[in-house]
Amino acid sequence: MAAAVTRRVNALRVEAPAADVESGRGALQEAAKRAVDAKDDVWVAADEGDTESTGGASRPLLFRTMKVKGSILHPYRFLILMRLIAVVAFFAWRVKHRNHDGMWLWATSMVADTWFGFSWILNQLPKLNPIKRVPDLAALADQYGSSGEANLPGIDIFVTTVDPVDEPILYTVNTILSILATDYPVDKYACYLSDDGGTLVHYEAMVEVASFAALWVPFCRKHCVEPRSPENYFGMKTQPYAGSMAGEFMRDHRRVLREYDEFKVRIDSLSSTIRQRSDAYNSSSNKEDGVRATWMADGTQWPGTWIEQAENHRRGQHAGIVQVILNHPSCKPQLGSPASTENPFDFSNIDTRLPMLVYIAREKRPGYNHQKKAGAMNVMLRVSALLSNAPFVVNFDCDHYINNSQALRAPMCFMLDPRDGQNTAFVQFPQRFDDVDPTDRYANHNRVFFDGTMLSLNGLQGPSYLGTGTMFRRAALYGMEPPRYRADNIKLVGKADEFGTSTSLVNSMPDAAIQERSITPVLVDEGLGNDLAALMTCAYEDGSSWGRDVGWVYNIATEDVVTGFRMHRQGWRSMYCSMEPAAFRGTAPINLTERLYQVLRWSGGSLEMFFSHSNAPLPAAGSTLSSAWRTSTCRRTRSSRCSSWHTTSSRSCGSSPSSSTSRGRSARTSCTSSPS
Ligand SMILES: O=c1ccn([C@@H]2O[C@H](COP(=O)(O)OP(=O)(O)O[C@H]3O[C@H](CO)[C@@H](O)[C@H](O)[C@H]3O)[C@@H](O)[C@H]2O)c(=O)[nH]1
Ligand SMILES: [Mn+2]
Repeated sequence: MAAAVTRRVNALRVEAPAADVESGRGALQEAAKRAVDAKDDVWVAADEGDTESTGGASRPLLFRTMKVKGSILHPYRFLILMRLIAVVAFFAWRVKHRNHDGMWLWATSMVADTWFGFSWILNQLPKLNPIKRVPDLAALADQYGSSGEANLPGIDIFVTTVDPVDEPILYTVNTILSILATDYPVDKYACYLSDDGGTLVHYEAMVEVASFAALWVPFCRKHCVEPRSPENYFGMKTQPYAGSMAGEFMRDHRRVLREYDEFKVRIDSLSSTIRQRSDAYNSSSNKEDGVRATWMADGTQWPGTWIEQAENHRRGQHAGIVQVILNHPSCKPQLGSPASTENPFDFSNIDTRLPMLVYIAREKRPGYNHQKKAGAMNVMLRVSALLSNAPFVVNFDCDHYINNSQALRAPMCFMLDPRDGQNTAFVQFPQRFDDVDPTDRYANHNRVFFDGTMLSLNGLQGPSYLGTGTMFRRAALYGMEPPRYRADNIKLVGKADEFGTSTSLVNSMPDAAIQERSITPVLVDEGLGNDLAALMTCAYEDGSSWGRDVGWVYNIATEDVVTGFRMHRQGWRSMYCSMEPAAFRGTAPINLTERLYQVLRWSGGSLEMFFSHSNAPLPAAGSTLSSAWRTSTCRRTRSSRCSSWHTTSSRSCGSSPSSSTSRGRSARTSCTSSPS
């Protein structure tokens, strides 16, 4: 097992001095042990044994389940019971003591109190049994470690962005760099950027990213850099060294930092470079029509939005674009070259391959409802099906980067676990944020929600999907039922209409469920180009089930939560996965206006959900939900993400009698340790 653990860490570093391997192995075993025995004052292991027997063969368990210690949980439950009795007694007293002078006042306050009481009960029920699940990365490495981890399943990573100014492009490039450099077999994943603005700036930034990644990624692998988003790495006050080549580190570090600064200057100047280039082309080309195009570096017109608005190239009016910036790598490691006069970096023992990187801007036409992020995600789901078709899909907003390079392995522990792995539709990570002021005055960290409510739901059918930092099973996104409820493997006969007119897409679906499939390099020839273009058109989804029973759900502000509900309704389960250091980190609104707008959008979406057919507790919502999950979800349809918001702006989005008492606690602790 120890060998496998070390192999995992050194997977990308082909050779390392024996002494370093030994010390690295020790540290890793220690870390793995800590993760597995993550006992503290609050949590105790709930499962026994290391293996699960299925069909005569025994397979190792890939995660550990922890529950709250009885000595904490029982008094907590008793307290809830006491409070329940007090609340009921209070109601009885109110009913008996009517205020006859002001009946309407009495009635109004009764209605309000009933609502709050109901909401409090819904809030408490799931919290009676919080569950934490700890991924066992060492066990995963043991099982999938041999033969160069070739057996780990493929992952398609989707990043969405819209505007290079509102969503600063520096964040987006760092997100992409953190993905390209992450520690997952490089021929087993692909990264897609969806640019809803269709601007040349984003495309050229990705070309710059691909060229800087040729340096950044081997550097990260050589020196085990964490985190692998350069802005955050270089921004750290101290950078503890975890690699085994300390002698070369300082020199490499200095050089990479210099290259990164130059890279940033190039990214910053992209808008003006593109403008200058386009002006030069526009004035030199003998144009009769007077159209002022936006020109790519290779002298062709950019098919997306133009700097100056022109027919068919306006914002919200352009053809679909797919550009494979880095093609899928071969499955054999390619070692870099030793240091030389032109190249000061010694990458001779380092695998320098980069994963696939694809730029997508879907077609935009006036008069269509493009369905914001959900629409963009659905286009990426279809386009990636023809390019890499990985069985798993990870979703990030452009301002969330991979903070822990093991982050893509952790959800695999849940997806591949012999117990209920195949019925798990998605694994949700908590959202962690940088740059929040130390007092967290706008409750951006949302601790009660991420470290209380989500752990509680984890004890039932699983947490809700929260929009970013989530790994999905592609089959679940296609609206398939979980294996435990579907008789044969994947039924496509007679379902083609649901997925639109593309036969290539429908034909790719059975493959999407095969975890062992390897991804191969693509050649975008005319045939494939036409197929891709068709999948990106605005009209593709007309008359199909996209946005309802297939893909991300439309017409609701909180498309993410509803998309998760649909899967739970079908009987899928989900898992909550938090790890240290945090798997992903992002940016949160740091001023009040933006934060209020965000909370308003979520609360609006939640109310909309409460009154829609997506409300899980309603009978229409299907029969595969556990009743406790229904109840808890019912509460969340009213206040999906606002629980910690109670603590600062009391009752702004659905509150409970306990909100005033939870205030002190949420401010003080991270709450993982105590059900609030
Ligand atoms: O037309 C659009 C609009 C938005 N986005 C992307 O969608 C993401 C989320 O949008 P944002 O406006 O940043 O919303 P937030 O409130 O920050 O996001 C939270 O809330 C959303 C609604 O519930 C979820 O979709 C997000 O994943 C979740 O992080 C960003 O990456 C955007 O680039 C698009 O791709 N196309
Ligand atoms: Mn955002």
